Amino acid sequence: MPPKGNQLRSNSFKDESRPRQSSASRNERERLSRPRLESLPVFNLGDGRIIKIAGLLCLIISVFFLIAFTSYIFTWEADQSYVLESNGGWGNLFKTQQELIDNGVTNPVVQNWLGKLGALMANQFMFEWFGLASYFFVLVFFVIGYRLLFKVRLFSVAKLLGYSFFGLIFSSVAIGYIHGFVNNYPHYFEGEFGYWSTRLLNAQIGPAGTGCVLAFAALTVLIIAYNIDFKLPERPKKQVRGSDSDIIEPDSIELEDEVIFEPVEWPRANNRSRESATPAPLAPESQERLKQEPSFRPTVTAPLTPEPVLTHNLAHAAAIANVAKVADEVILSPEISYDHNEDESDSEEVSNGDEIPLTVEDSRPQAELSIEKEADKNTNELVEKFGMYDPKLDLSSYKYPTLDLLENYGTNKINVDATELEANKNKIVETLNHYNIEIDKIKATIGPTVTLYEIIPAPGVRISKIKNLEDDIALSLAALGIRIIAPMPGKGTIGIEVPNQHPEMVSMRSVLATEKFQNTTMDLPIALGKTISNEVFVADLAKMPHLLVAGATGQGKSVGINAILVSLLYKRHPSELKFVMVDPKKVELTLFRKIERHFLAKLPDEADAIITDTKKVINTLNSLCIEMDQRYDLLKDAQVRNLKEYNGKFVNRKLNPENGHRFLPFIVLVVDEFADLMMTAGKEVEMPIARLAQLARAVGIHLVIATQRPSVNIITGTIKANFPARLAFRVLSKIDSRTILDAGGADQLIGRGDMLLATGSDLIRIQCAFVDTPEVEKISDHIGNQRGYPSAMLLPEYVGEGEASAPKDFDPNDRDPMFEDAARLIVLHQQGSTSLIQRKMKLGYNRAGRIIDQLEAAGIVGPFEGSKAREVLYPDEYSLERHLEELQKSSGN
Ligand SMILES: Nc1ncnc2c1ncn2[C@@H]1O[C@H](COP(=O)(O)OP(=O)(O)OP(=O)(O)O)[C@@H](O)[C@H]1O
Repeated sequence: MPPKGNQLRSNSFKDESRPRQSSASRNERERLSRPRLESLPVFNLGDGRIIKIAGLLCLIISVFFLIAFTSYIFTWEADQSYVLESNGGWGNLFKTQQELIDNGVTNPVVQNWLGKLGALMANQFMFEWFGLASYFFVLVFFVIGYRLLFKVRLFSVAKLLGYSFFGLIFSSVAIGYIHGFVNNYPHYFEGEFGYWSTRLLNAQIGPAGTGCVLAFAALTVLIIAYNIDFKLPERPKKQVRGSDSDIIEPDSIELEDEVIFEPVEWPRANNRSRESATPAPLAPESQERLKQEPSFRPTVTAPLTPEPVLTHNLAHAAAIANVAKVADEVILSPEISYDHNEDESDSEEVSNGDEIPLTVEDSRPQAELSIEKEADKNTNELVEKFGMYDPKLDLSSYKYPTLDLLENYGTNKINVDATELEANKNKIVETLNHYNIEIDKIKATIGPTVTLYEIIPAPGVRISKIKNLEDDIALSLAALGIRIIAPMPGKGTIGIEVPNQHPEMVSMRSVLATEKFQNTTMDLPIALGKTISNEVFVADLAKMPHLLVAGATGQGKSVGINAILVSLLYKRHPSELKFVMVDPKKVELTLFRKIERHFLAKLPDEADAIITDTKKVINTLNSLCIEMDQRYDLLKDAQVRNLKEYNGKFVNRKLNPENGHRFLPFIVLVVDEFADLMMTAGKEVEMPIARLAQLARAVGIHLVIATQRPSVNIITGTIKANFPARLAFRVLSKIDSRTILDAGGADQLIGRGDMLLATGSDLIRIQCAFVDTPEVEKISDHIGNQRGYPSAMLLPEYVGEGEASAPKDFDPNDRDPMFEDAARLIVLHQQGSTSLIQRKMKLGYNRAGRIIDQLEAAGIVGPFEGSKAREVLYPDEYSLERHLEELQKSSGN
């Protein structure tokens, strides 16, 4: 017999008696035998083609039967003489007309729509076998064919076969039984099978007995299939109240008892029924779907009813919770595990069962969807009419700074030669050997300023022993700035960072020119420099979300801040980003003065956008807190959680500017010398900074705070707790390093832009990108020389405690036309807020602000109270009207 398919590779073909061959010769033999195997026509059932052909065949058979059987009903009499067994039967299929006539066939031209084969086939099935019940074959072939061809399961095949078999026998016998009472219908109704079976049964148990047997069979199948209920006529029963005050129909309570008798086939259905508590009228389509599973009905009715879905009442919530609970239990129920052992019919029950909670899930969002659609319609119309809101449109001709404004320092090549590496390696190994520490392996990674030597110590060496040798290794290498990382996080090694003899300067240009920065999708990308493995390091300030920078004087802090600012200027449009700059040293950030009308934000009556005066810093910080609160109000009103979602909605014109909504740019507060502020203003500065650091992240306000003196009275616990991202340049003591990073290391840096970035648990050593003052100047000029906004972005007004007492001068003749209406509105709502005037009277922020100032001057509202609404000084409209009359009179005079 020729070998077939996979059998060739099976072990049975191995000749165990023969000595084992070497694997090489075995491979050779397999190689030689392979082409022969592949040339065999292997029909793999899993391939899918055979299945499709089989499916198609089944469908065709089904259609063939349908046409042949149906035709037979109309043509059986005409074809009778052709198909009769006595006239030749199936043997007539290939006979000529003459032969047929010779055989006694009176009508040799067959009338069946499917010709001779159709006539013979239909006669066989309907007359000789099962009569009209033969249509079950049509159904079976159709379902199987459909499933194989389209891979869609109409019914469970196993169930279908079972029920069809029963239907075939039962229908045939039942029709035969009826034939006993009604004589005038043809024999093909019940077929030979039905006819003889009935006669046999009648002879044994009489017609009444046969009727009982048939009734028993029918009811048995109905119970198996649908678990039908047998109920006596109901007595009127009282309604019972459920625990969650939902009305429970008595039926559902009875059902708890019923389920005990349910077949094991639907264990999950039983669970459901027991949990059911909130029946309600059933939606027609649901009824249709659930007809096959009457026992499920009480559970699913409540959530499927459309009405509670829309009203979202308590009962509905309880119903949903119930169903969710049931669904969970069903999934978790250990009872269902036996399903796997059964045929697919069970799994279908499972899937049917799952449909029910799914329907509930579907119905909930539907209600929301319709609301959304309504809102969407308006928005879509707006978007169609005006297009999406483009925040950049005001400065559409704005040109981003180009890379050629930056210098290319250094060679961008690393100057560490093999001898330096070898020498350092030998010194490390020698030093460690000197202290009896053996090394398995050593590996060097060369960075721009330092080279990392990673050591794998021999088994049994204590890590603390190596860590303690830090100074000794530094001494033997005769180098400053050695840092030992034991163990390296995420690696099973110990790292020793050794400064390079010729450190490479990392120019800002080389960092910004990389794909990593150019193609970044970060909101606020800051290119800090290069890591120890010479990779460009780009972080997202929006995710940090605030940055604390510390370092002793002259270690590269100002350059670092410039690098951060320059990165942001290269990536963001003036409409997307605003800086609030605080520079107590007065010289560090002055270069950015030129970009005031593009990128800076300031207090309304400030002349200079870069704040140098401590008093003004306090006002600015408090003003930022007000801006933050206002932004939160806007976010709340827009029902979004962060700035990105808010701006997304605004751009899609889902938020109405007339209701005070506006595009919100990111705001980055940069403080260059925080220690100075803390020394002069202390708590007054610390509190708003801490508030901003705690809350401002979601509304797009981020802080970059730098200090020379990282002592605990400057970087207090409150501040530290809210700045997870900290950047340390070289500091002078270990204590300072601990204050800023919560770990040592910053004291061992080598300065000149060598820094450690702590982001939560990670500590990354980075060589800061260098950007010199002339470059910053060029960038500022490039931006400043372009068309900008009329002024810097104006922050909300904040009046300090001392300044608040004196009311502003108010010219009664220069009142806003809406002044009186605004006064009435404020008194009616008893809420002195600018945003109320803005929203209700549909005014812009500035005009509303002016009106509120006028109201304050007219003594209608109290002074500004930070983020709180102003006090309203008139309790009712009557007293207000009298006051307004007086005002009018006095202005008339
Ligand atoms: N990333 C860098 N690469 C190379 N050299 C740098 C780098 N950063 C700083 N330097 C060098 O260090 C000097 C001092 O840097 P910088 O002015 O930023 O220090 P600082 O910490 O801001 O000092 P201060 O606090 O006194 O203002 C620079 O003039 C420059 O020569």
